[in-house]
Amino acid sequence: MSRTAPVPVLTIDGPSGSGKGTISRQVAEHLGWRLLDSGALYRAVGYAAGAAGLDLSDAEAVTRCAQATKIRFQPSADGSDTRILVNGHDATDELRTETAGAAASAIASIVPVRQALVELQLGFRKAPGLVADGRDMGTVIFPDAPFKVFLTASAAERAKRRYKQLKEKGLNVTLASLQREIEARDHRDASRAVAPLRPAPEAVLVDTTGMSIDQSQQAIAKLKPGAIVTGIVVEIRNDVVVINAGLKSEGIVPIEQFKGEDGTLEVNVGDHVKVALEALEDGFGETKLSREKAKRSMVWDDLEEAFDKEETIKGMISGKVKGGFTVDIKDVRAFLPGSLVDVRPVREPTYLEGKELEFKIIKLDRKRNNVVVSRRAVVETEFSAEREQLLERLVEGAVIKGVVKNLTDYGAFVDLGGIDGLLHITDMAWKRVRHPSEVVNVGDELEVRVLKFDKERNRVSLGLKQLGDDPWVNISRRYPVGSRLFGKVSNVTDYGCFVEIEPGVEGLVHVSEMDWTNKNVNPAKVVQVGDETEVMVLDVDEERRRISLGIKQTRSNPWEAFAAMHKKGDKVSGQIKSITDFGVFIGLEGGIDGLVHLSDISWQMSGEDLVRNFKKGDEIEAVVLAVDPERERISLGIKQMEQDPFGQFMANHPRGSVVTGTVKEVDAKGAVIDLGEGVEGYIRANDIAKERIDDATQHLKVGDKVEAKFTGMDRKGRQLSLSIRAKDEEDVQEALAEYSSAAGGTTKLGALLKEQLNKAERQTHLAFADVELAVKSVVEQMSQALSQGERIEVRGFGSFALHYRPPRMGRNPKTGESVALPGKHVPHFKPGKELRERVNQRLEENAAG
Ligand SMILES: Nc1ncnc2c1ncn2[C@@H]1O[C@H](COP(=O)(O)OP(=O)(O)OP(=O)(O)O)[C@@H](O)[C@H]1O
Ligand SMILES: Nc1ccn([C@@H]2O[C@H](COP(=O)(O)O)[C@@H](O)[C@H]2O)c(=O)n1
Repeated sequence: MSRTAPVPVLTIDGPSGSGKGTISRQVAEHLGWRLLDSGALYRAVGYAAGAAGLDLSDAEAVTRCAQATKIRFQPSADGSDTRILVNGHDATDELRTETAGAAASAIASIVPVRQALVELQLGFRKAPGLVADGRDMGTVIFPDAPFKVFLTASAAERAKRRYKQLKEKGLNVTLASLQREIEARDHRDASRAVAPLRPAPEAVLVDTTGMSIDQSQQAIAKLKPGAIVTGIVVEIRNDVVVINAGLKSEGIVPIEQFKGEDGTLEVNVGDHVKVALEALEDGFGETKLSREKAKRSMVWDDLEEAFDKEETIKGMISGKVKGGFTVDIKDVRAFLPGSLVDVRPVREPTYLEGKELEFKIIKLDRKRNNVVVSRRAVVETEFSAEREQLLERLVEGAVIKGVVKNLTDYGAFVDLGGIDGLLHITDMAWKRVRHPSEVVNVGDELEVRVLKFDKERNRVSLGLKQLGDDPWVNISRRYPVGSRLFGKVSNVTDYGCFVEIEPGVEGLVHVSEMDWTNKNVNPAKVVQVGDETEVMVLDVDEERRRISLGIKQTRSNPWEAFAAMHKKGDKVSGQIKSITDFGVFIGLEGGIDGLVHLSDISWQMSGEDLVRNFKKGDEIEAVVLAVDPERERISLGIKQMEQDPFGQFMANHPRGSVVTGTVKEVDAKGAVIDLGEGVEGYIRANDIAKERIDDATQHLKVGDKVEAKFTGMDRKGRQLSLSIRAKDEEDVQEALAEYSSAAGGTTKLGALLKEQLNKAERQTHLAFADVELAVKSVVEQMSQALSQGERIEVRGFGSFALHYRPPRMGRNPKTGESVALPGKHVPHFKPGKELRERVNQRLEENAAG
């Protein structure tokens, strides 16, 4: 079954002069509804009865008249007015008189007369709606009307209105008489038995005393769908709240609409609440009301009022949208452009979120549901006053309050009330702060110290840490170098870790001070943030606020421990840790290494190739050569595990002794002589013979056995300097010493001869005796020369020498035993160049022939 909604009726009842005629007309016009001026019907009957000469108290006659009277409402010719035709006669003006009013009042108490007019009145109810003005519209004629108003005003007020009305028409009346008439009519209308003047129980009472016509009209025009009415909570069920809003039927509203954010019900039975008319009585007794819409509508009313009066409203920033933020003003969501959040651009309004703030409405469009607000306008207004006050307090050193407004990587902006100050990250705490959020949060209320105020640039520097004592003052007295204490690791970096030794004081433990043996240890492998660790104070720089700490210094120094346990010459063993060009590292107890330098690997051999004999992990024995805990160095030697053959040789063969060896290598400059047991000697070409030798290879070849004098030593090169020449000379000396009685001679036989012959030739007569004497002299000189160890040279053929070798200790080449060798004379002939050439020539000839 389909239901057609009944045509809505707004009934406006009330006493004479309350303004119901005027208001009804305007409301009907405003709503586009029809108008029923029921008073005019009673006036028309009274007028018709009077015109017919009837006794107005003759109920029957008047009833008949009422039944017969044709009443028509029609617009005036110019459309500005409604004319009332009574039985075809335009009686509009007569009907508006007080006499007509009194007559109407008189016949209005006749029940059949009223009945006669009922149908006529009901006929006015046509879509889209009807505004019915009278005395019994809401009580009798349209009892189902969803909107009922009872319009009233004080009698004095109504009398004044009527007085004014009639005076304007040029009628001569008195206010007092009018008031009396009105009061009489009120009494008559209200006291009659039928349809007396009284408000319907559900009617909205509107007292227009002191109201303008417009105000009265507005109050009534609201009573249409969407209108906000005050109702009484009559029942609270499980799911709905039943409201009596003075309408025909009670309205129901979902209970959720009366619950607060926390889910609690906000109303009780008997409470007066505002609700919006959603659907009017629909013929089935249902009136739909909405609390939500009422709330929303009321907010809009408030917004409109605030907008008109340029007042601020309260709201809360609820979110971020493109170009700005949303602001919740009760149930209405407004837009706050980003540029209007504050006097300065604000990227992150978190500090404002969740707080009730004042806003100014700068744009309002109820139909489009569009509200634009500005907080900046409010701040700007407050700004100047607050600012003035603040400026007086902004002196360096002052402690003031503020609210953290914004955080950046380098600090926090604090709203001081009119001016923002910067609380730099370095001024937040005496300790190291990595990000401002470690100390403050947006929205925090703080006490801060004014560090600097640049009036010209309007910049305020603030400090938080300056509210407390500086822990760095006298710090070196509290933490003397060398003292040990416990601290907490506050940060770990690539280059070490920071340890907080007291609130606000952190020291650096450099990576090199973390571990004795691993200078490049990964700090994160040694400590973790939050670890409690023991440290030693290594250095305090009060001025630069730096403290150097060491962790390893709180643990035993493995080099010192090693030094305490081992002395030079001790044997140690360990595994080869690494092999380098310059030696081999051996791992020792305490996690430290000792180095066996290349030069300490072998007595005999040298060179980088030596390390090839080793491999990582080999277990090695070595001798401690040196321990230097300061430089963290331990020198080891492998070769020192055995005695030095060179030293031994030296012990057995003192310098100056004659040694025997075999030519190992020879070149033009000299020859290397293998003296046995890894000991070598070297004979320079110059040391091969007395005469000059340019090419040693001409005199010595590999494998030759040589005897030479030990003349010197190259300790570094571990080589003995040998000299055959020196040995030969020594032999000559010996020989000469042996033949010391013999005559000396010149070194050159030819020269001696020549000298003597020249001497002889200088005689006038050269006799054989002279020659004999000369030869004798030569022989004597030769003997002398020989005795002095010189050689006698026969040019080209060579030289003769007589060496004397003194008794000495020698070695049996076969058994190696030391033996005492007796002294002896050793004649020596060395062929000269000419002789060698001749012999060689002969040898070649022999070979050829
Ligand atoms: N709120 C008001 N303020 C000032 N004057 C008003 C107001 N309402 C009505 N009036 C004036 O009062 C006079 C009487 O108004 P109106 O005729 O509408 O009253 P009424 O209630 O219809 O009276 P009646 O029942 O006698 O017809 C008019 O001149 C009207 O302009
Ligand atoms: N519904 C009505 C309307 C009017 N009356 C009587 O008519 C008199 C004149 O009415 P106005 O509104 O035009 O002033 C009035 O005094 C009432 O007695 C009525 O009874 N019922």
